[in-house]
Amino acid sequence: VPITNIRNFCIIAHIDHGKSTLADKLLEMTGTVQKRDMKQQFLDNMDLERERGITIKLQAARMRYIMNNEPYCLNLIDTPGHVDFSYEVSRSLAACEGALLVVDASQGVEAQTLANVYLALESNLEIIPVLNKIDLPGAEPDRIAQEIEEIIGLDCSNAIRCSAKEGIGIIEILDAIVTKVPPPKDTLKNPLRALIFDSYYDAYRGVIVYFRVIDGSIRKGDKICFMANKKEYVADEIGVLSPNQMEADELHAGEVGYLSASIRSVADARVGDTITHFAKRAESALPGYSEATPMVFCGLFPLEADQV
Ligand SMILES: Nc1nc2c(ncn2[C@@H]2O[C@H](COP(=O)(O)OP(=O)(O)OP(=O)(O)O)[C@@H](O)[C@H]2O)c(=O)[nH]1
Repeated sequence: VPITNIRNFCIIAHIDHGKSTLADKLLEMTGTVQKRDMKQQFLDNMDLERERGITIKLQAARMRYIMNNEPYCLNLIDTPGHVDFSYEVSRSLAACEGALLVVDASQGVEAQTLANVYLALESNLEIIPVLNKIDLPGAEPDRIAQEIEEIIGLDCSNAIRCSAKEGIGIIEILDAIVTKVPPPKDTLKNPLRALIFDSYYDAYRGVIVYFRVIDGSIRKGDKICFMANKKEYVADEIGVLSPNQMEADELHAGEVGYLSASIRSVADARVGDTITHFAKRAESALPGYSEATPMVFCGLFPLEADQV
């Protein structure tokens, strides 16, 4: 699809307000993932996340959506919901032009939601308010809409009322993404700048980097360099996330994808770093990069249920 039909967005929500359930419904309604293949919570598929009940890993999914006979490509970029990840959240927001602000219509706005909304506003994202769980008897969408207006100052007169669980309001959300979120800027002719918003280690292929092409384009086989860590690689494989990895030859400005380049350590593919071409470097890196702060996560799992 042309760049004018691409929409990159993320979902901002407090834990348990329904982000994963909504993401699953968007994937299902757009036919990205067939219902029979739908694992519980596709975007939330790490065991560790299940154990802790929080979203840690950022991931992304490309959806096809047709509105008024026009095909659109909607890229959902997942954001971690936990307070410890505000830098990672800010980088995934920087990869988007819009955000769904999902608020539980029976609970209202929570502090962490606010922090992430302010990050989104700083990144100049178009924010679409969504009131979820309207199926619950205790839901008060009108009161919560007013609360959002008062606390955040966001116009909620057209806030979408939905139930991610029951599948109510999902088409309205998809339509709002198309009509309200601006398309990416057409900077295809500029030197390559791609923003790394996630990476993970794959035992067979080395580090897999998730990125958004901000300027220019990247082709399979290109010699690339990471501007902050100054290392050079060959992009052996690039592709899109639909939501499983699907190889492609080239990704253009505005698109979201992954690459593998025999990178040995995730520390070499830091979130927020800028990918550019070795031979035709961008003059400056994308703003907002920050060095890693040491952080350790530890998961303990019993081998048998009776050991808990
Ligand atoms: N009644 C009702 N329950 C919902 C709805 N959407 C989500 N839930 C439930 O709310 C709980 C939390 O939903 P999740 O989608 O896991 O929330 P989340 O924000 O992704 O939570 P984390 O992954 O922990 O960040 C689950 O038990 C869902 O089944 C809804 O529209 N109506």
